[in-house]
Amino acid sequence: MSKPLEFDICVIGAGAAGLSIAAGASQLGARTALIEAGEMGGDCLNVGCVPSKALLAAAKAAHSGAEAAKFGITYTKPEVDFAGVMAHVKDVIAGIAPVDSQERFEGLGVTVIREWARFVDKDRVVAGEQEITAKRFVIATGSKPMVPPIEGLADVPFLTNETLFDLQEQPEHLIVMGGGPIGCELSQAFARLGTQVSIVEMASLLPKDDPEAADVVRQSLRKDGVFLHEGAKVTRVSSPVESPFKNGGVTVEVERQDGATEQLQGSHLLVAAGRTPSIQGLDLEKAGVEFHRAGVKVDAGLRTSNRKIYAVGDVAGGPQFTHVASYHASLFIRSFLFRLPARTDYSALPWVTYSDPELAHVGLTEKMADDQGLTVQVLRWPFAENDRAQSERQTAGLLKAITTPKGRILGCTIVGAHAGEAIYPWVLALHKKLSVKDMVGMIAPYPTFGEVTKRATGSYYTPKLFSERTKWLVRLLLKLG
Ligand SMILES: Cc1cc2nc3c(=O)[nH]c(=O)nc-3n(C[C@H](O)[C@H](O)[C@H](O)COP(=O)(O)OP(=O)(O)OC[C@H]3O[C@@H](n4cnc5c(N)ncnc54)[C@H](O)[C@@H]3O)c2cc1C
Ligand SMILES: NC(=O)c1ccc[n+]([C@@H]2O[C@H](COP(=O)([O-])OP(=O)(O)OC[C@H]3O[C@@H](n4cnc5c(N)ncnc54)[C@H](O)[C@@H]3O)[C@@H](O)[C@H]2O)c1
Repeated sequence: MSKPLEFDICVIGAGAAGLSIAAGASQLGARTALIEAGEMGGDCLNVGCVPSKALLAAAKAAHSGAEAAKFGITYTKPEVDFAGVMAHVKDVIAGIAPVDSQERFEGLGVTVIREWARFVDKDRVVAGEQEITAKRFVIATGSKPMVPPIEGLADVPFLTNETLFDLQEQPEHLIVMGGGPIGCELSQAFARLGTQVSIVEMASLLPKDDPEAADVVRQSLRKDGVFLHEGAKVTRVSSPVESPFKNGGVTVEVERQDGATEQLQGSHLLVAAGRTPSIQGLDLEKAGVEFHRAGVKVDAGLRTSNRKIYAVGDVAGGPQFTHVASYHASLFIRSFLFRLPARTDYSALPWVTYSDPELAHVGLTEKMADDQGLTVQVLRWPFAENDRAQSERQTAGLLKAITTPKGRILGCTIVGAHAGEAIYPWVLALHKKLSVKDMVGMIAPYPTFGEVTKRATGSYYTPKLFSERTKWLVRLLLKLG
């Protein structure tokens, strides 16, 4: 073992969370080490957000011919060169990779160590043959696909987000276990590229989102030809004796909520059934760091049970998004480098599922408000009443905002074209604790999809504005001349 290296901050994991901390800390003059056992950039760049959105973009291109028919334009059926699509996905990753690269971080003054890290005691980490001490350690080791203990699953080949983007041959029939954001996004992408897709979801599609909004995504997936098995759980998986698929395929046994069972035959199985924290092999016990099934236990300041060690990003067991990883990084910098108070607050945390149409959310849903016993008002505006949506033939969707009776904004869900962009003013509204009256007076450019915000907030005042009382007042004023 070589002489220990000493740092102010030692970050384990070079994903979205670890990279943001290392970049910020080194530029602020802290001696920073960054340890990464796998690819620089972690899940988001290599097997998560970036490849999934690149695949969705290719799928959108494949689908554009079908969409064009609405405008009186006919394309011949698209030919999908699957290897070409996957080369595009890899090319997008390669285009972004330099920003997350070892060279860039070394250029920023970070000591990058490409080894597996583990704790040896409360103050020391070993990475390969190198011992490291630091004023603070940050666990930013992310998460991995959760593979449920389902009979037969370990004995058949299956895909996860870690292997899917390496496919070179297009699956004939992809069975997707899990109808969360990963399941929905990837199912739509493969369906539009010409694969037959079946989703098996034991609850309902996108169960964390507003059901009315999730239903718009459900209808769109159905239109794309995706077979949906909701309220159906995968209970057994096996290799079929005989199969119509050239790779041998897979048999998936499904149990419905009423107890009925069914067998599905597919060429490939994608497991998208949730995530598990990457804590194996870190020897957290030796560092006195407590953890549970969801991840490393942290307080509101992201400190673990060892006050010198923080946990950030997916491994911290909270919401699992790249923007949360960056938010955690900023809180760590604030807390350790500036000694300022830093507490996680997810009340204005947005998320977007990049299906077509997109589903974007921030704050409370109607159900969350109901569960909290809050009396709320629901403001809604359908995309069908938006002129831009009509012109572009993208009328599926709605905006649904949740306010207090006095108009304070508590949450918003938008499902529809460009919902991920249209949610921005609502994120600001939640962040700044705004009311409907703060938003309603703004002039919205016409015709934009974003006008749904203006119309929904306007609807809060409609009953008062066109009431008998207001009419009486207007008549009175008119009499004055
Ligand atoms: C298919 C998919 C699509 C997604 N799409 C989106 C999206 O559109 N938008 C969004 O906001 N989020 C999305 N996410 C979630 C997002 O990818 C994660 O929230 C984010 O990557 C978490 O970042 P992280 O830094 O916490 O962890 P990771 O990115 O997982 O990075 C952790 C790193 O730590 C390394 N590591 C682990 N253990 C050790 C060790 N002992 N020693 C050294 N290194 C170690 C790993 O190799 C890894 O590189 C998606 C996820 C998936 C799977
Ligand atoms: N656009 C985005 O921001 C985006 C995209 C993809 C992933 N992510 C992140 O990654 C996380 C993980 O995504 P995910 O979709 O894997 O997880 P998830 O936990 O959101 O969804 C998994 C789904 O699998 C179902 N399931 C589990 N076991 C099952 C079984 N045996 N049979 C049938 N269904 C089963 C669950 O009911 C659940 O709905 C997300 O929560 C999100 O934080 C974000």
